[in-house]
Amino acid sequence: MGDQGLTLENVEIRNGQNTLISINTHIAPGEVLTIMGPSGVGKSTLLSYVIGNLPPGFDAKGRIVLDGHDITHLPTNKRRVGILFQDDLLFPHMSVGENLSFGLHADIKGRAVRRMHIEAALTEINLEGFANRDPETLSGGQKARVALMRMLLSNPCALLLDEAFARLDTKLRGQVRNLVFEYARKRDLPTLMVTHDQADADAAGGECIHLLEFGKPN
Ligand SMILES: Nc1ncnc2c1ncn2[C@@H]1O[C@H](COP(=O)(O)OP(=O)(O)OP(=O)(O)O)[C@@H](O)[C@H]1O
Repeated sequence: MGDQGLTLENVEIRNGQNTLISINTHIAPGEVLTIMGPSGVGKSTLLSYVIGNLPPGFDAKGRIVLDGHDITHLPTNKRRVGILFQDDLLFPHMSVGENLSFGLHADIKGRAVRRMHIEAALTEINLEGFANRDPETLSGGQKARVALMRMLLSNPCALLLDEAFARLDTKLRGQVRNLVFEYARKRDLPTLMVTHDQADADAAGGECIHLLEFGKPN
C-alpha cells in the first residue's frame, strides 16, 4: 500500500505550445488544497485532467496517484474521484430520490436495499421524507445538499470542487461550504478546490496555490 491521499506528480498541461499548468503536489486525506488564479489560467482544465476528461486540444504529462494507485490512465468512472460544479443541477425530470439513486454506486443492488441507502442519505442531510419531491420545489440550500449527497453516494476517494459554491448567496455559501468540508474531513477525502473567492480559501484553511497567467505557481 502506498501513501494515502491524492498526488499530482509533475503534472503539466499544455494547450498547443503553451504550458498552461505545471504542478507537483500532494493532498493528505481530509485536507483541502485550494487553487486560485485569473480566469483562463487552466484551473478547470486541471480538474478535468484529474477526473480523466481532458478536453480535445490539450496534452498532459505527469501522474495522478490516489491512495497509492496510479489512476492516470483509468477511465473516469473507475477513478473514484467525485466532483462538484457550480452548475450542479439536479435532474429536473427525476424525483429527489431518483437523483440520489443516480449517484448511488452500482455495486449496491436490489430495490429495497437501494431505497434504504437513499432514505439514510436523506436523513443524513436533514431531508427525511423528501424522496418523492420534485427538485424544483427545494430551496437552494436543499438542492445543494442533495447534489453533494448524490456525489458522495458514489463513494469517492477524493473530492474536486470547481467553483462549487459560486452561485449561492453569501450566507448559504458559508453553510454549504462548511458541510462539504465537514464531509471531506469525516470521510478523510483529499480535496482539491478551485475558487475565485478568498473566503472559500480561508474557510478551507489548508494550503493555497495561486496560479499566474502562464500557469507557474508564484
Ligand atoms: N473545451 C475546450 N476546448 C478548447 N479550449 C478550452 C476548452 N476549455 C477551456 N479552454 C481554454 O483553456 C484555457 C483554460 O481554461 P480553464 O477553463 O481551465 O480556465 P480557468 O482557470 O478554470 O478559468 P475560469 O477561472 O474562468 O473558470 C482557456 O484559455 C480556455 O479558453
